[in-house]
Amino acid sequence: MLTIALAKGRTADDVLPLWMDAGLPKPDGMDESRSLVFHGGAAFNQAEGGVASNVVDDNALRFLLAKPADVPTYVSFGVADIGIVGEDVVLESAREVYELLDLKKAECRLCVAGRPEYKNQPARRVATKYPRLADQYFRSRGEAVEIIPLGGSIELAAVIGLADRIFDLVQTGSTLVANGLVIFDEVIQVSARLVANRSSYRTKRRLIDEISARLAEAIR
Ligand SMILES: Nc1ncnc2c1ncn2[C@@H]1O[C@H](COP(=O)(O)OP(=O)(O)OP(=O)(O)O)[C@@H](O)[C@H]1O
Ligand SMILES: O=P(O)(O)OC[C@H]1O[C@H](OP(=O)(O)OP(=O)(O)O)[C@H](O)[C@@H]1O
Repeated sequence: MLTIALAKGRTADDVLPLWMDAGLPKPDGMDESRSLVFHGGAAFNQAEGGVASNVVDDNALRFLLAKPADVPTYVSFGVADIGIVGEDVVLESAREVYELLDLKKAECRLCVAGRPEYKNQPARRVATKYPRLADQYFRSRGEAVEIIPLGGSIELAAVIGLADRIFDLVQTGSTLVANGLVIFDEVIQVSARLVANRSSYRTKRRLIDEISARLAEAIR
């Protein structure tokens, strides 16, 4: 059995079609259920000598539908062998996971933004869901700021003047535009990643490599 921690929400919505394109087994009944653990209908059967065949192997995959920020925790503790989660979450987490593949889905950018009139003012207060990354970013620039951790709707903090900077994801830019905000700097490109627990990657390497190879093929 291989256990996969899948970041629910945008990441799962964007990556599951790729997962299916790759010919990998879909988590049974995920659409209709409030359950959080799902089994894949079939997985690869690893033939002797390491050549994967398509022989059906019921329930060989188990999916855990997790909050994005918790996926690195499940993987690093080894209760999930692999995980699918945004690079933003991997970097913000202090958990140790082994990154295997850029899935090129749920693509966006982590940016510093704010009201245009603050662009040439020194940064003082920064609202974000990424306190660790924001702290690293401003420290690396020698800017002493107060980080204000928030749970979401980060743009609001800039609109109402709680912060003069936000450190948040931008995809289309429409949330910034709708709130009269502009990008000051682009920090990193973000996309969904396939990650693994290091010890699982040693003990279940053939199956994990097969999944990774199929996903890589489907991306092209
Ligand atoms: N606007 C966006 N466009 C594309 N991908 C995004 C966007 N916003 C977030 N993501 C990606 O999706 C992930 C978050 O998905 P989602 O927005 O469904 O969860 P969330 O609501 O932020 O999580 P939580 O429920 O923990 O608050 C992020 O980690 C990032 O990798
Ligand atoms: O550039 P855009 O295409 O407008 O996307 C960016 C928005 O998407 C994310 O928010 P999300 O919808 O996940 O809500 P949240 O702020 O509550 O996390 C992100 O935090 C931005 O607010």
